[in-house]
This record gives sequence, structure tokens and C-alpha cells, in this order.
Amino acid sequence: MIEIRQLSKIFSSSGSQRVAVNKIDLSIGKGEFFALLGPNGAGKTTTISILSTILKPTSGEVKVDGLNVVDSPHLVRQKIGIIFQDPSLDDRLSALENMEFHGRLYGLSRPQRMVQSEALLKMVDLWERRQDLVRTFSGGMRRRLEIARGLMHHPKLLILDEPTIGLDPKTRRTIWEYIHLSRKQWGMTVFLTTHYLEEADSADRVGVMDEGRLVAVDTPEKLKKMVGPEVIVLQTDPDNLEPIQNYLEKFFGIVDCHVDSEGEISFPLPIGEEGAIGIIRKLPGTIRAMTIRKPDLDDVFIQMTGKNMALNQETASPFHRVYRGKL
Ligand SMILES: Nc1ncnc2c1ncn2[C@@H]1O[C@H](COP(=O)(O)OP(=O)(O)OP(=O)(O)O)[C@@H](O)[C@H]1O
Repeated sequence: MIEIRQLSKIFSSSGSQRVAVNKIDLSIGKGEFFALLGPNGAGKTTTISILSTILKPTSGEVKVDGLNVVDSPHLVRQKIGIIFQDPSLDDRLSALENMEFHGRLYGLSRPQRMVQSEALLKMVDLWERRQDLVRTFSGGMRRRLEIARGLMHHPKLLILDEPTIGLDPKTRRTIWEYIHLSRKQWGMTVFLTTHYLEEADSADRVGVMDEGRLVAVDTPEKLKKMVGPEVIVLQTDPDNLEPIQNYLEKFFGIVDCHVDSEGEISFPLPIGEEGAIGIIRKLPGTIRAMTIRKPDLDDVFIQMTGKNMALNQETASPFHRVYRGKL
């Protein structure tokens, strides 16, 4: 459904150049659910702006369902639905009018518009509120309406740029139910950018993007396996973080540590070593608590980029054991 070859985008302004996307290659199959994960400024929005024909590449080639996005932008737009980070509804119109307007732009007939609007507004639980102005809607209701509107012309490819940012967990779950329902109904491909690790976790494949480069692409399970079987998280004094890092590097060759200013340090448990407790006993300073858990996509990100991705995470990994007290 998507073929990206050696795609680069360089922004030039007042004499300086910024490489937002740096020679990425990516193929996404029909019906696949693909998540692009990366921190602020990684190049995710730029990539999907090129995919959706809003921006032109500096070099490289992008095809959507066999159509080149530069040569055939109008045909490509017919095939895609986009949900942007920033709301794009007209809040002076009602929910139904927003649907109707979008349907007209996509050349749907009146009967098609009526059938689709009713089915989709019912799907997102907004049918009862169809005559109300969007300006009277809550953030979650607007987001649900945007999803319904993006699906109005039955796109082959749905592009979502952080669609659930700032929404409560219940609304996020509901939105995903609608998207998965539509995937099942007409085999839609989904291309998502997100900061939420659990959203990326449910994708068929995840691409890790950093500073314009695609540093890894694989299933979430395989990416996590690359980190190792388990990750140790330790609580210590902030002053003790550096000595611990030095010790881990010197005696265990561990360089993929993540530290935060509160005194937390995490690193993959070395395979074949004497076990977590054995390592901890030899570390300098006081260790207040230790958690052992399965790696998550944040650990993958740290290992690939040396940076932390865990923004907005609600819950820790469910697969953890916690040790507290004297170790
Ligand atoms: N129109 C522009 N002109 C100049 N630089 C830009 C422009 N758009 C994006 N950039 C730069 O390109 C880089 C990638 O930005 P992009 O918005 O694609 O990142 P992102 O991964 O989507 O980040 P976020 O998660 O914050 O949305 C950034 O350094 C950004 O400042």
C-alpha cells in the first residue's frame, strides 16, 4: 500500500538547512497497521505530510497504492483519510454538516453521504448529537467526529498523526475500537504516529524514528526481544547515578542505561550473569528499590537512540516483579 524509497526532506530557511527526513526506506502492506514512534522533532509529521501530498519530498520516491504522491496528488488524496494532530473541524457547523461537507469534497452522491453519515455517526455515538454545533462538543466528542469524518469516503489508507493525544484512556480505547472495526470491514491500512507506547504495541509493525532516520522496523515482539529478556530498574540517590553507570560499564559492559534526575536507573539484565541480586550487591552506594520487568518499546527506543520515549505513559509494564527494602 505504501512504498517509500530513499525519502529525504530538507527545510531551508534564512540560509540554514534542517534535515527533517533522512533517506528512509519503508514498505507497508495492504491492511497492515503500522506505527511510527519517535520523540518530538523526529520527522514523523514531515513523513506523513509527504505521504498525504501536503509536502513534496526533497528527494526519493513515495507511492501510495502504486501512485506516485508527486505525480498524482489528487488520485492519492482520494485513497487516503487523514486525522491531524490539530483539530480541523468547522466548529460553526453541526456534526452532520461537517460530515456532509467532507462527503461533497470527496464527490460522494447524496444517498451515499446520507448512508455513510448515519452509519459512522452511530459508530462513534454521535448520531443523537448530529444537529448540535461542534463548538458545543467536548474534546473527546470532537476527536470521535474527526475519526468518523476521516472514514466517510472509505479510505484505503488511514493516516493518523497522534490522534489520541490529550484524551482520557476511555476515549482513546473507544477511538481504537472504531478504527479496528473499519479495518475489519474494508481491509483499511493504518499508518499511525504516536507517543503512546501501548498504542504502538498493538500495531503489526513499529518503526522507530530519530533525528530523521528510521533506526529500526519490526514487530513489537521482535523489537523488544532485541533489548534482552528482562530490564532492571533501580532507585538510588541522584548523586549515586554516575558511579553506578561507570561501574556497570566497567564490569558488565552495559552502556544502554537510562537515568532520570530523581535517582532512577534502568538497564537490560545481562544474559548469563549471576542474576540481578548478585549485580546489585556489588554496586556502589545505596539501592533503595529494584524492579525487574519485561522490556517495553521505551527500552527499545533507549537502546536504539540513547534517549527516553516514555512520555504520557499511564501505567508501568504489567509484567514486573518489585523488590523493596534492604538488598
Ligand atoms: N516547515 C518547516 N520549516 C522548517 N523546519 C521544519 C518545518 N517543519 C518541520 N521542521 C523541522 O523538521 C524536524 C522534524 O519535524 P516534525 O514535525 O516532522 O517532527 P515530529 O516527529 O512530527 O515531531 P512532533 O512529535 O513534535 O510532532 C524538526 O526539527 C522541525 O523543527
